[in-house]
Amino acid sequence: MLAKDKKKVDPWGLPSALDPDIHLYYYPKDINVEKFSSFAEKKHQKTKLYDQIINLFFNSILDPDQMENMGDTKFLNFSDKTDQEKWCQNPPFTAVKNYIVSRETVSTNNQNLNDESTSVQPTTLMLHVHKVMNNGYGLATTENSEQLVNTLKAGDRVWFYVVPFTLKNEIVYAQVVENNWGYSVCDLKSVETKAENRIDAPCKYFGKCSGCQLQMITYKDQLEFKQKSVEFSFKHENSNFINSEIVVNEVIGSPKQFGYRTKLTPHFDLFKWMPREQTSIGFNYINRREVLDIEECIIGTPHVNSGLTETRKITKNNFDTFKRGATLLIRQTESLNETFVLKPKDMVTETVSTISTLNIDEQIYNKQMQLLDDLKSEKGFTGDLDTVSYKFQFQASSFFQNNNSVLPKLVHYVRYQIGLANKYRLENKFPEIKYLVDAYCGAGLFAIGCSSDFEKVVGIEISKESISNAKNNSLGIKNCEFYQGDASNIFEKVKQTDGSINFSPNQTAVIIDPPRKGSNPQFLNQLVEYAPAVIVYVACGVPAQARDINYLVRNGSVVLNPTETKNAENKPLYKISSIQPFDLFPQTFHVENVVTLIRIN
Ligand SMILES: C[S@@+](CC[C@H](N)C(=O)[O-])C[C@H]1O[C@@H](n2cnc3c(N)ncnc32)[C@H](O)[C@@H]1O
Repeated sequence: MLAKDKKKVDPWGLPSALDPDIHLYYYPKDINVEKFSSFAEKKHQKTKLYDQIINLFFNSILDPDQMENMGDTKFLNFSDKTDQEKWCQNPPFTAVKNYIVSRETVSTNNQNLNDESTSVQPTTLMLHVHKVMNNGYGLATTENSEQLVNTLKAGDRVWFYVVPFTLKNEIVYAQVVENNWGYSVCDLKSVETKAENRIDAPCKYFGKCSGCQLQMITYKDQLEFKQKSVEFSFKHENSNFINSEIVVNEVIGSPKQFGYRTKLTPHFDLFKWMPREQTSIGFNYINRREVLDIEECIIGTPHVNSGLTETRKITKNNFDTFKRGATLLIRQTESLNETFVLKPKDMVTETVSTISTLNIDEQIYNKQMQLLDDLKSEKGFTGDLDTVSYKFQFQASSFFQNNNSVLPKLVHYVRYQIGLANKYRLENKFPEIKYLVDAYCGAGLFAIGCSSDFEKVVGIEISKESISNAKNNSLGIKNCEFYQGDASNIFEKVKQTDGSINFSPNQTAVIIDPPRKGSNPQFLNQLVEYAPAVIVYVACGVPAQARDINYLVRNGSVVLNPTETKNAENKPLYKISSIQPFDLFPQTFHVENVVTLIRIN
C-alpha cells in the first residue's frame, strides 16, 4: 500500500512520521504542539522528522572517529526554517538527477518523451543498503558508505531509497515506485550482492506479498532484529532515553514460527473492466494497492488455511453479490463443530492456559516459561506443570490476539512482573498489591488470566461486544468485574468511596494494552495521578508506546535513574523494571512489547 493511502492520525495531533511506516513517532522537544495546525507548520514538522531520520541513519553508518574528522560539517542539519521550507518545495538534486537519468535512458531507447501517451519507465537503480529500518524496509543510497563519507560536503543533501526485503550491506537493483520528501519508495528487482545471513524464503509469495517482511532471515535473526527495533523506538534521538542505560531484553520467541495466525483477512477488488475469473483474492502486493492472489498463507494455521480455500470458493461463486469488493474474515475456533468461521458475528472460542499458582522464584519462573513453550507447539505439552485453562469466547470481528501459541507465556510474564513488583514493594514497606485494573481489556485476556493472583479485578473496554464477551468469559470467576466505557473512566470507578469498588492505588496494579496508536496525554495524566503501585504497559505499537513512556519521563513521572529522586515534590515516581518484547508476529516486522513501571515512592 502506498504511504499516502495510509495516513495515520497521531493521537497527539501531530503528523506521526514522515512515512507512517518509518515508525518514528515522537514528541518534539522545542515545538509548541498547539501551533501545529497550519499546513506549512506540519510540513515543517515533517521535514524535521526527515532530518531526524537522516541523523539516525548517519549515526549508524559513521563511526565516531569519522564523525570527528568531518569537523563541523553539519550536512544533516537544516540551517533555518526558510531553508527547510524551500527544500520541501524543491526536492534535493539527487532525486531530480535520478529522475532525469531515468527519462534520458528511456529517451536513448528511441521513445518519444514528448508524447504524453508514452509511459516513462523508471530506470533500475543500483543501491547500497545501509540498514534495515523498523518497518523491515532497507534504507539505501546510490552511493556506498565510503563514497558518502568522502564526497559529502556541508549543505549537501542525500536522497534515500527505501527498499523492501533487503538486508544491511547488500547491493541491490531496485525501481522507484513513489517519491516523497527526502526519499523514494522502491520495488526490489534483484539482489546483486547478498548479505551473509540471507536465506531462501519458504513462502512462494514472499517478495511480492506485503504480509511478511522478514522471511529472508532465520528466526534467530528476526528476534535480534526485533530487539534492536524496540531499542531504536525508545532510543531515537529526540527521546530522553537516548543517553540512558535502559536494557531491552532478548525477544521471547513464538513456539510456532509458521502456521500460527488464527485470523486471516484476505480481500478483493471488483472492476467493471476486469473479467471475474481474473479477480484476485488475497493480500496487497508490496508497495501497491493491488491484490495478489493468495491460495495459501503459511503463517496461518492449517484451519484458517482450510477457511481460506473455502471462502475463496464461496466468494468466487458469488462475485455478483458484491459491488466493488470486500474484505473477508477467516478465524479459527475451537467450537465443537467447526474449526474456522467466516462471518463477523460468529462466535469464536479459544483456550489460553496459564500456571495455576504464581511463583516468583526466578528459576522456577524460567523453567515454567520453557515448559509453556510446549503448551501450544507441534509436539504438544508433556511437562509437569500445574496449569489452569481459560476459555475465551468472542465475536469473530472483535479483537483477540492472533497468535495463540505464545499467549500462555505472555500472560505468565505479566503475572510474574506484577509478582516481582509486589515483592519489591513489600521489601520497601509498601502494602501488598491486591487489586488489578485491566484497561483496554478486550474479551478479558489479562483480567481473567491474572485473576487468581488478586482479591479483585476490574476490566474496562470500549467495545460493547467485547465487554459482553468478557463478562461471559468470567462467569464462574467471582473476583472479576467488567465495564463498558472509555479507559479513562476507570479512574473514577476505582476511586469510588461507596464501597462498590475502592482500590487503594498503593495496592493496585494497572495493565494497559491500547490499540496500535497508543495512549494519549489525558489518559496518561490520569493514570499517574491515580498512582498505582505498578503499571504494565503492553503494546503492539512499540513506537507509540515508547512515545507515551517518554512523555511520562518528560513530565517527571518516570525516572530513568532511580537514585536521582531527590527533587521529587511528593509526586508519584516510577522506575522501569523491565522492557520485554514478545514475538507474536513471526516473519513480519511487528513485535509486541511489555514495559513494567514500578512505583518507587
Ligand atoms: C490491543 S487490544 C487489547 C485487548 C486485550 N488486552 C487482549 O489482549 O485481548 C485493545 C483494546 O482496546 C479497546 N479500546 C480502544 N480504545 C479504547 C478506549 N478508549 N477505552 C477502552 N478500550 C478501548 C479495543 O476495543 C481493543 O479491544
